Amino acid sequence: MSKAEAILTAAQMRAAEQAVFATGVPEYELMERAGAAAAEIVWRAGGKRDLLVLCGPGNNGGDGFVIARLLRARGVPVRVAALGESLTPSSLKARACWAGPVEDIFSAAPATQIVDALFGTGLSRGLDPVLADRLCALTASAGFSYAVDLPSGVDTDSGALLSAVPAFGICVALGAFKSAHLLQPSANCWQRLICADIGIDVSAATVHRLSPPPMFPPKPLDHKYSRGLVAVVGGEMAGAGQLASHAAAHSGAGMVRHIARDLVGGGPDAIITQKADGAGDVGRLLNDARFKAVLVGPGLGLDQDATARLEAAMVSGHPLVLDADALTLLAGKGVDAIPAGAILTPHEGEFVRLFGDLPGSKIDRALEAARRADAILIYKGSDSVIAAPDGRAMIASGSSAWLSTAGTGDVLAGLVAGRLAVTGDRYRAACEALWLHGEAARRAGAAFVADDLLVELPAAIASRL
Ligand SMILES: NC(=O)C1=CN([C@@H]2O[C@H](COP(=O)(O)OP(=O)(O)OC[C@H]3O[C@@H](n4cnc5c(N)ncnc54)[C@H](O)[C@@H]3O)[C@@H](O)[C@H]2O)[C@@H](O)CC1
Ligand SMILES: Nc1ncnc2c1ncn2[C@@H]1O[C@H](COP(=O)(O)OP(=O)(O)O)[C@@H](O)[C@H]1O
Ligand SMILES: [K+]
Repeated sequence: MSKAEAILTAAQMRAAEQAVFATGVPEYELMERAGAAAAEIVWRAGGKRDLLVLCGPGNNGGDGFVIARLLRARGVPVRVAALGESLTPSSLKARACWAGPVEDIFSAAPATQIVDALFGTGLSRGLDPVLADRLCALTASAGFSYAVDLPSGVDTDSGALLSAVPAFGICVALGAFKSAHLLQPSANCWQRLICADIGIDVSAATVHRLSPPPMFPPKPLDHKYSRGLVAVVGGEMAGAGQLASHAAAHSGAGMVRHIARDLVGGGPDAIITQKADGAGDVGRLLNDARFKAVLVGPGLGLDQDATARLEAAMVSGHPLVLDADALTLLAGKGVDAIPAGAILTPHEGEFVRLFGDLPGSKIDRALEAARRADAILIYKGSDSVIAAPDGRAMIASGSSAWLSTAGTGDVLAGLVAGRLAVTGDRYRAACEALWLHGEAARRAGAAFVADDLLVELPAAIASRL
């Protein structure tokens, strides 16, 4: 990945902060850095508009006092309203450095700008409803609103909203992204997300935000087989297999064979469609050592014939991408039935059918499932998580919600198979395919259908060469 942006849990963030303190940086110095970084963002966005800073009892509140002090020094009319006393050594110090009055949150007048520095990664339960309502009312009446680290009420690790959370203009993630910055529903609580560097070392992180991947053109001596031969095993619903084949064909792979149950026209003639009357034909057509990826699942069906076609793909020995009906068929057989080394692309329903109700955040669930299945997972949704059995994970957040239309999953599955054939690297293929999918959707604009993503793929790939 070109620019890996780390995503930490609350506990990992605390450990990373401790590592900074161990180098001799005092705790209060980190709070000054955090407050200064956030103050700069507020200054650039809101200038000298009047500002109300809401400060909680912990270090998030301490950041708030630093922000208030620094912006006041720049001539911003700043007021501070606190929720009781400050309780941590650093927040006490930050409060002592604030020369102005401290108002009560429930009686403070609204302002044009509001900073929420009530709670951050230390939040352990939802805000009292009266406080949450007050935060929502003050934020809604402000023209400019900023959440320091996280909006108060958001659970850092899961992204759950533990109490009512208002919509913010900007969320300033301090030091590193936390899971809630990328996961739903919390990732929908602001218009802009900015990560402020405060000198935290995140090099050991294993979970990252998906960034635009570097991709490479074919080499001069490449030919269609060296660039990757893909098979898409279709079934009952021919259109799904077609969509997946077309996506694979536009992914950079050298050749795509669509092993279909029924022959239907349409689509690029470059795709070789082969009719397979049953699982025997599928097995025979897959008997070619040059296949670098086999996709099965889109439109496969759930009957005996579908089961047999799936088995033929699974015994072929080729690298597998399993989607849609293939996942549903396997779910009935338990996790042990999932072939090790495959790439699985479940949506929420398929995930639960396969792995049950696993605990933890979507990242935790994806990682546990990848470990149990010994597979790469793309756990889809508006916050798609790629997880590997070795503990690596990647989150794609902010994709176009217009993707919530039939067939876009088939396109993604085809892209995964295509990139797997090109790269031979399952994790990399999953990352490249998911990024291309999101980028194609961005380029397609609004109200597109899955087919419209296909024409955007060449330009999306070209943008990464
Ligand atoms: N550790 C550090 O030195 C740094 C921490 N920073 C800031 O500190 C934050 C974390 O600070 P804290 O660990 O003090 O935690 P918070 O300031 O998020 O919360 C403070 C305390 O509030 C209490 N609490 C939790 N939920 C509550 C609720 N719903 N109602 C009432 N009380 C509740 C808890 O006892 C918690 O410890 C980060 O998000 C970041 O903003 C930054 O200043 C950077 C440096
Ligand atoms: N609200 C949304 N925002 C962003 N992406 C979405 C949203 N809803 C669905 N998607 C994406 O669209 C695709 C839908 O896949 P899937 O549910 O398998 O659909 P289908 O089976 O119809 O192809 C997935 O890649 C998913 O991540
Ligand atoms: K906050």
